Amino acid sequence: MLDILYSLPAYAALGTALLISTYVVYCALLPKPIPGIPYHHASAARILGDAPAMVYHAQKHGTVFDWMAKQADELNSPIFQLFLKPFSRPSVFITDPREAQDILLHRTKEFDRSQFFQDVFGGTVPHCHVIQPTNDKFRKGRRLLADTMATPFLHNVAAPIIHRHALTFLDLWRVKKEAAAGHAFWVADDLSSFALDSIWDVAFGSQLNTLSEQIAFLKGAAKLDRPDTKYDAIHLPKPSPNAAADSMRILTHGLDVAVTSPTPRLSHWLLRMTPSYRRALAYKEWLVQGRLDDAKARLLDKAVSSGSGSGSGSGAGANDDLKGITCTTDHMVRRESQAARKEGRAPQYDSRQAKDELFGFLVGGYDTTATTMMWSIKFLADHPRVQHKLRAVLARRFEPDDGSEAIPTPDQITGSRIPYLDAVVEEVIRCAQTASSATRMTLADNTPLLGRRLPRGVDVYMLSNGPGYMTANDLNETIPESARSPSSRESKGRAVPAWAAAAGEEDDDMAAFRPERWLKTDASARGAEEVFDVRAGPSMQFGAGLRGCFGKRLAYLEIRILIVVLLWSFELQAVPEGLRGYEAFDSLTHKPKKCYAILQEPSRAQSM
Ligand code: HEM
Repeated sequence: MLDILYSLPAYAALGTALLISTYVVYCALLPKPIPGIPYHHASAARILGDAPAMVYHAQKHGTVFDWMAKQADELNSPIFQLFLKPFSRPSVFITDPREAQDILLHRTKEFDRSQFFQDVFGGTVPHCHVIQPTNDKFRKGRRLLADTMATPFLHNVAAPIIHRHALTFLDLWRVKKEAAAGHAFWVADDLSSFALDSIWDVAFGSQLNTLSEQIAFLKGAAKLDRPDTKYDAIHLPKPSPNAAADSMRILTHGLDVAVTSPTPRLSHWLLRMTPSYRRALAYKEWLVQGRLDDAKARLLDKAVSSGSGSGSGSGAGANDDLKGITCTTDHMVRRESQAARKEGRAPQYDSRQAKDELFGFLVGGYDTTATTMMWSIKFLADHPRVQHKLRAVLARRFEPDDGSEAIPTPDQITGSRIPYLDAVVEEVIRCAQTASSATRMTLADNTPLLGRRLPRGVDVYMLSNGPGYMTANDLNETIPESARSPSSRESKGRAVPAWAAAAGEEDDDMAAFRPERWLKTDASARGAEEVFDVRAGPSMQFGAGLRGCFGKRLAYLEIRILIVVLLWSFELQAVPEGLRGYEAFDSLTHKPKKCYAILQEPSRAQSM
């Protein structure tokens, strides 16, 4: 018997069985393409799929979303699949603006919040509506924040706050301009600080002071070393962040870790185990609780003594409803008080969800807006024509009669219709590419998409940085009408049109920064008025529909205020060649690698 066991045929049989089982396991681990959707065949033959190619690109260039958009050209299709995560379903990508709009606006029963969002935000704000499918928990979260994006709150509460921080930002830049003496200096962190101080104040009604601490630090700094040549940037020192800002930095960095990892949940879990993260989390918890307590003490006592907050006729958005409201936390507390009375239950002001909603508001609105503002500085500096034209328009609108040069007030900025300002803001947002896609997950098997069928649970990325948005639309034009969804076909006539060529040009250079693309002449108005046309062409930086960006209106407000006060106070000069360029790196957002400024006094005479 033993002889048989140790014989050659037995070894051969064992070896063959081992080989076959290894091969079976190997095949089982290989990516499983969704039938009918183009993909790289070489990637399907690798357990790691497309991940090595993507990681290679990311290491070489720092970006991934441009690589994704390039795959549309390589596979010559407006729909394709990539195998990004080992042992997982492929992700599907589409480039067509019209079909993307259709999914986001009309096909909400077939597509919902994606796995991608859960991967990125799940570790940081697990109870925030951001990661929920469109369910009761989502609706409850949204209700808590309701009204913070309504005009009364934005104009009467948020705008003065942002304007105040914008003035402090100008103070910082005045100090830096003096210290830089004509040299370029790094500005990305200043814009981050402005965005953080502003959103913190809007969210919590308290001061983070990162800008003012920098001003004090720079004023007290020893003599600075100037660079040898005018081609180099000056290094301006900055203080270490205060404890609150530092905890924010650590927690928001967690989102970058998740978004850039092929195993986001594991990477974020490991990060959460580190002492620095735990300390930051504990500090944040303490801060948020403190702000909630403060809001309760101010609002609820008042509500009782004044008899308001009864929940009847809350008049969402009415000015009366803003009495005593200084920030988002206040709004949340009032909302919960009203909801609890109406539903006859005890209020849950400090629930896990309430805290995550507040923090989600903050993280959702901080890095995104900061990044867009970083790009705005670059676009404006590189396009002096746009800068001068906008400054002239602003001067005509806001210059006080007394000849003083008082900076426009928040009321003036929010209360004025200025088509060229709207066009510049819109073009900054379009070209910044801060968020290069919207994602949704299929809810059922056999979900139709551009003539193919998708299984349940597939993440669909709707890219907004490639064909139709920033490069020629040819690929999308190959889509037969019959392949589109019924709702897409139905809304054909109402869809946002493809970008048209500029006057005198044959093709539209969609990658070019050209605010005029958002303007049209309204022939019906007296004197054929120039108006802003938000539907001039495709741009999708905020997603769309029910699950589109919640904070879009706040983001517009912040960017608008910054651009007005900045151009009013400074001229942004072109920086030396070596400090220019549009190279970027992708983390949570798509950030510029080089972000410098050289400041000068604006010449209003020249602008006029
Ligand atoms: C330029 C700035 C911003 C950009 C580019 C941006 C971009 C986006 C995008 C692409 C989405 C996903 C949309 C979709 O899937 O359809 C999103 C969602 C979201 N954003 Fe923004 N955002 C910005 C500013 C803000 C601000 C200021 C806030 C809050 C104060 C905010 C809060 C949110 C929230 C809560 C969601 C999740 C919405 C949901 O799940 O239903 N964002 N944002």
